[in-house]
Amino acid sequence: MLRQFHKMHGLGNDFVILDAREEPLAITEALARQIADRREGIGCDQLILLEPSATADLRMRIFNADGSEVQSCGNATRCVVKLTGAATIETAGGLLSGAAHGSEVEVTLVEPRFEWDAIPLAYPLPTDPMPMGWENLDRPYIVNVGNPHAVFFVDDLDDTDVEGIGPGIETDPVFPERINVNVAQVEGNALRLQTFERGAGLTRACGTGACATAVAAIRARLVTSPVTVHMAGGSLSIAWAPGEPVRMRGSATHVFKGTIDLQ
Ligand SMILES: N[C@@H](CCC[C@H](N)C(=O)O)C(=O)O
Repeated sequence: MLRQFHKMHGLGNDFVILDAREEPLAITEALARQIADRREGIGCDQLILLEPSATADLRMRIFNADGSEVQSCGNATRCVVKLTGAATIETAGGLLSGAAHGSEVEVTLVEPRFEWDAIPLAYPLPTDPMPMGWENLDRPYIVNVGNPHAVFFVDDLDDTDVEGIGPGIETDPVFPERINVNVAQVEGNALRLQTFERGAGLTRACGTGACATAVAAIRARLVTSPVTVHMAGGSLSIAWAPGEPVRMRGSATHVFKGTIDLQ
């Protein structure tokens, strides 16, 4: 069965986008893994499946490169707004909205959650910060922005082996649904960030990671909103105030479209 796909990226966090709004498509964990494989498939950090929605312009389903289906993806949301013109997007992590502004896209995610059972953690613990550490990373701020994030602030990001330490934190039993691991350095009213993504590893940028990190930094009074978050693939502007959803603005890039044979 031949299906058209789009290859897009948000700051180097790359996606294969399949549109199943008119012709249904079943994605298994194995198929998601195969499409995401950079040698045996098309290659991407996340596979995005678009479906019809009863409550929004479309429904967006997100599969990590390891095949796991997850709740939210900030960079993919900007790409889908740019590709389809959708103003509202239903996800497993909540209802999102977005609009293009010139070459950039602004997206409104959900209101961040901080309660232990909304992250979720395995048992009740403070999340602001969490009284735990892994190697030289200590006391993360835990935030759910549709998907779960741990945010560590360090003095020098270049001194931290995020890729080395990420897997152990991602899969720690205290996080029963695993977690995205963010390590950030405050630079004036901006943040430098590296994210080890749940189910995808180190990516060049993570939209929800930038949102969770900005929210944690604003709550901890390390920065004030809006804040620029610099990542390996580029920068995002994040705005948030307590009691409100978090807003993110940045680029979205179409790379090519093609056809894949899904046996
Ligand atoms: N790259 C994303 C987040 C994708 C999902 C994440 N790995 C998870 O498992 O929650 C983004 O831009 O937000």
